[in-house]
Amino acid sequence: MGYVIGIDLGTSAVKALLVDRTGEVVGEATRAYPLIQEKSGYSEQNPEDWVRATIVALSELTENFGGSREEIEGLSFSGQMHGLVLLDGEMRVLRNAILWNDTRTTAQCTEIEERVGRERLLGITKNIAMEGFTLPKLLWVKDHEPAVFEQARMFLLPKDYVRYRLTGSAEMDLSDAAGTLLLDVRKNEWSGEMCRLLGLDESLCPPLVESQDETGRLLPEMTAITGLSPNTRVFAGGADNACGAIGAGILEEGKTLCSIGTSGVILSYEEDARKDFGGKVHYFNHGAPGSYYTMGVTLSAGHSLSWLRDTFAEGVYFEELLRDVGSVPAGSDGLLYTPYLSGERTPHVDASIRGSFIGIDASHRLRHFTRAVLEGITFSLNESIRLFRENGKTVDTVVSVGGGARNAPWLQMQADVFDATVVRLKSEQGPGMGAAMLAAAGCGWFDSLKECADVFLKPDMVYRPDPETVGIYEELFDIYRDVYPATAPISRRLAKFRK
Ligand SMILES: Nc1ncnc2c1ncn2[C@@H]1O[C@H](COP(=O)(O)OP(=O)(O)O)[C@@H](O)[C@H]1O
Ligand SMILES: O=C(CO)[C@@H](O)[C@H](O)COP(=O)(O)O
Repeated sequence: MGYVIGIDLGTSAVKALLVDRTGEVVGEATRAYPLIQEKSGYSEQNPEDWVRATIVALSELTENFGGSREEIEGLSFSGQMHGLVLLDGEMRVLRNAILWNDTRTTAQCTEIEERVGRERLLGITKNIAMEGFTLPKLLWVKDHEPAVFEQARMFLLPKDYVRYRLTGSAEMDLSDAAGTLLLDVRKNEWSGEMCRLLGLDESLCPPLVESQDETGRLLPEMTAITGLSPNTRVFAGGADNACGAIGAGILEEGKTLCSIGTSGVILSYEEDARKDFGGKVHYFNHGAPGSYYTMGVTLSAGHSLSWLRDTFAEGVYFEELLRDVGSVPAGSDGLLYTPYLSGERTPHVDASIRGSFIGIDASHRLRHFTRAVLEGITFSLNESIRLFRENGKTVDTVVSVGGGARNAPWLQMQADVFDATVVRLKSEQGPGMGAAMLAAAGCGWFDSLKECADVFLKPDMVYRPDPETVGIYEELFDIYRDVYPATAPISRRLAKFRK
């Protein structure tokens, strides 16, 4: 029997999956690492923590594996997107990585839009400048830490850095490169024009590869610590949302993904880069060669729920926290939550907006706040579904993956709010499974990712919208949409009081 490993370098933890030729997950290991938040809007991680956690997770996986290590034929990666890992000429990390949910770069986004021009920016990158992307972070370091920037010779994204440490070979795949805002998304090459206009040396950009490309073998010291074979083939991997899409079978037109991890994403397959959403949704290269996807992003989706738990129910498992949400009616007895804990991307590109609970009543208990948080996250994702529908896309079936697909009442809520059928797969580990599929296809087990998806991905549960609840949520969604314009000016005035 052959096996492959999918490594998902998430924001909260790294997860390694061991998958057999039928797509069955036969082993799993997770290691968490901390987030460093020195100021409001800042979000960093130490790349060394990712490397350590990945090595420990891989070692645990091989220790618990009954077979021979030679049977593990390949491994690949899925990674949190956009995070800037800055390296010197000796490939040493120069500072903590600045992550996708760090919103300190509003001034740099304005600079990009001014220097390049909105139309040209969309023409080259298919996206507008947003705080989370990598390019504004590079410019921020150049502006605020010139001594660090002067030493920089290359930048990588999180999973590329981990892969570099495992193999000694540095490159970036197209699906992740698209999220830097330096890629010419149609031509699949770094944009010399973007670099020139923003005063960046193109040599900072690493070599580009496809997600399925083989990028070397594990270094001897890595095989020694992880227990993996020197013959295990390593494939580049992709952005976590591209991998989440692969792992949910979003490989043809008309398929939609809802992925709730720390962030939340509504994603739709695009067969080419010809559509024009005017930058309202992200438009990136897919992990499947030659294809693309569009997506809307809620910055604090699962993060809202973990924030609620850590703040008001410390130490409680999510299963326990969510146990009573089914007993609270749709609408949480008049309590409404907006999930803007660290600003927002879709549909409001706004780094200064913050979250709110509206309608707090003396009768509300923790279960009401919990349900309101789930509803607020889901309403926020529904804004992206609405954008897709307004642009002519049909969204009738949504595959749900990630932490948000682990709870049945939340899955039913997604069906009722999205007014669409929601499908949960046998494994809800979308990005990790997508990474494993890239390795499986790379090893030649299948001719295409689509063929691999047909074998690996099995539906588990189907949730259909309940017409009565759909009506209730339509009314509540209208009220939810009024909260952003009403609270945006208040959030701006409060900004100077934040840490
Ligand atoms: N049993 C559960 N029920 C509902 N939500 C959950 C559950 N477990 C985790 N979550 C949510 O999923 C989030 C983590 O999702 P995951 O996909 O594992 O994270 P990452 O962003 O690190 O890739 C948590 O922050 C939490 O909000
Ligand atoms: O910034 C984005 C997408 O543009 C995020 O989706 C990150 O890629 C982080 O993902 P998770 O840790 O939530 O999976």
